[in-house]
Amino acid sequence: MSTTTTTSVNEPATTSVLLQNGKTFQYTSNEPTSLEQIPVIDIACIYSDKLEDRKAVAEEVRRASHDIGFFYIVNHGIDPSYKEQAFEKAKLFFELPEEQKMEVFTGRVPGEFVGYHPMEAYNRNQWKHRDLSEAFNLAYDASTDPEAVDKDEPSISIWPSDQPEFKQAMYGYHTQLLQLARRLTRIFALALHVPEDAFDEYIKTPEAGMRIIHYPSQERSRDDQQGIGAHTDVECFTIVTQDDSGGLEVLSKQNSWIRANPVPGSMLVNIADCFMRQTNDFFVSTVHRVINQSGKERFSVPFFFGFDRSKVLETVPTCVSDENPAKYPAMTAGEYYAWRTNRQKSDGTKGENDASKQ
Ligand SMILES: O=C(O)CCC(=O)C(=O)O
Ligand SMILES: [Fe+2]
Repeated sequence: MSTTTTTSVNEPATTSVLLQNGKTFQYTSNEPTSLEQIPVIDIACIYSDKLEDRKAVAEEVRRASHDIGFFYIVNHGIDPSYKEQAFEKAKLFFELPEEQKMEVFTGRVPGEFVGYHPMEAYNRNQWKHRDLSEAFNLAYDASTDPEAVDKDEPSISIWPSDQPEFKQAMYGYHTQLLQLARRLTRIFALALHVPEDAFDEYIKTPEAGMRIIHYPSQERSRDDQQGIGAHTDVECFTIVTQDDSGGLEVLSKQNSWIRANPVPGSMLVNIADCFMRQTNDFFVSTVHRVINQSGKERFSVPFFFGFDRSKVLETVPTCVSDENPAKYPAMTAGEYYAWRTNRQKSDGTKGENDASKQ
């Protein structure tokens, strides 16, 4: 539930919002600004054979992940035709009659974030009107992973039986993002000053969900409705592909909203909650939301990447010391995801803070 409180006679009112991860945040104005910039990182050198080149990118990633938790990547190496195909086929799916989309309703798979989430299914911040978006989520599928440990391991995803091109286009792009995410995980390891392969064994069968979201342009005031309410992501990091509509906003450390304007050819990377826990808060999982007032439909594809469910989320050794002991109890990635998925699916801002899981 969001509440507005006046802090003192001279200070502006702040709004306080409880998030699904049990934490709260404040902001002073609901209007976004472009005053602060999200860094743009040229990652061409992640493909370099020279460790020094990869380390140079890693240092930029380290700064951005610590300072703001969001950065654009350019020269990422993925051919734009994959995203174009994914957007094109997903638009056709969203145009289907509601009854047909509901055949793959997410409610059919309790405890998992897959399938179709209807328009206005959630109200993440208990705003006056429910979040104006619909989405389709797919999970990791070993049969589409060139590096799969066991290609026959079944996926938990559900698909409409008569839309083979939709599935094909989504996994076409997913496979590209999966390979990029594994490479970026090595860059994150260098960024944390641990060996480049330190996380390799945790992402052989990764958590690698992807969603395509459709946001109609909203007529209502930004004080009454959002496309997707303020939240933090769950896994290690997210790679977001957005179209040219704009509308994604990121909360600055000064508690104001910054526009993450589309940058041609780029994708956005943001740190999510597991990485924040694992780095003892050195990397920041930044609150973000989408409000589409562009006058046209907006589509985006977030790709959520994290550790294998069976692995324990331990604190990275370079992020703890006698003066800075580990803040979070260790638990498996799977336990953490299950807790968050259940809260998201039940609009989970209700209920008490659960400090053991934060
Ligand atoms: O649509 C976007 O740009 C971001 C969506 C998002 O933050 C999410 O699905 O977690
Ligand atoms: Fe997000």
